[in-house]
Amino acid sequence: MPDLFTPYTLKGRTLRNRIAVSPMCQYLAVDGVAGDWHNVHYASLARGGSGLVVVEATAVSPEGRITPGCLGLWNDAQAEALRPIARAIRDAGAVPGIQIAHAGRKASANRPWEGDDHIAADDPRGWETISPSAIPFGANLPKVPRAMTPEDITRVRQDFVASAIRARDAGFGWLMLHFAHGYLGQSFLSPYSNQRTDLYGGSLENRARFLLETLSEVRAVWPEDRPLSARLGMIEFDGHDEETLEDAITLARHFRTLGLDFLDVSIGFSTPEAKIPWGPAFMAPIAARVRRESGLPVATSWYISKPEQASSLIADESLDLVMLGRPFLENPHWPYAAARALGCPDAAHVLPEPYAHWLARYRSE
Ligand SMILES: NC(=O)C1=CN(Cc2ccccc2)CCC1
Repeated sequence: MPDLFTPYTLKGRTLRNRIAVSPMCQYLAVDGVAGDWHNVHYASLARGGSGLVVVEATAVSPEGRITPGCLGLWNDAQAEALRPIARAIRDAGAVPGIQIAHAGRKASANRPWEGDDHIAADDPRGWETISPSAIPFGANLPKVPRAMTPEDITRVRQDFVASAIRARDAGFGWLMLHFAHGYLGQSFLSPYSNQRTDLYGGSLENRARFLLETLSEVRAVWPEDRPLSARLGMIEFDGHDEETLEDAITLARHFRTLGLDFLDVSIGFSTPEAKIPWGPAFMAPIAARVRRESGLPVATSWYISKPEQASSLIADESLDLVMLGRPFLENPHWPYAAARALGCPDAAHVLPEPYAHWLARYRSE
């Protein structure tokens, strides 16, 4: 059995294989509430045969959305709309995951295909953004955020806890805290965005405080038998990579002592000056180093798309799971195509029985 198709057990959940659907914003919610688009989108992904399907960045508060079209989990109506999605993912044989997030200074933006920039100041669709310091990201996101008060910090941390409780009660079996991609969690960690002089800024310990406090308080409400993970931007590709990575690995070790079960290794995107070395599985060696040095199981994403490439990253113990995004937009049945490419004896049964029964005897190509 190819390594990509070996099961993976973490806490009380067993994934049928090492393939995970990476959270991908759809920007099609109304008032943060999931609708028909999301119902079909997530069920069809789960029916494709993945072990884990992670629902897109879901905001812990209205101002935490990236765009007005983002999902939310700050009220019960939103939680109720997500319940059938978690059930559909589970009924399809995958573990239902969800990423909870706050976009910080990157919030109040237009959809990527509608400008990918901050909503104009006089446009009523937009809102005031908050961040550790009143420092804008720049480039297409120039809006200057309001520096958070200690009360803001406490309130947002409580929002993460409340959203985690709603995700738990809605039936999600895997939680991912969004601490990457220049959003709020990342903004506390990065000196680009955090120049506070209080207990939340300055030293690594202070810049990590919001992330550590949030993790600890979410851990206290997230069930012990369900994996608690975080996506962390561990490198910026800004010329200071070794220092950034060493700090991030120190943080990852601290996450582990606070009860984090799994780490998704990503990029900081804290500065528009970054020079990202885009290329096939370019984050995998970094994730493998984090896995070795933090003792946490890891996943990463970014240009992993070929079955052999994905399976070898599991075989050589670089990764515990592979997170795929755009390959799933190309083909929701990617796991089936991968099983066939890797010569799995019963590739068809990666898919549900109504499909598998006929594909098992089908000689396409
Ligand atoms: N919610 C997220 O984490 C998102 C990540 N993205 C990946 C990405 C980030 C930066 C540059 C390119 C792609 C696109 C938009 C939403």
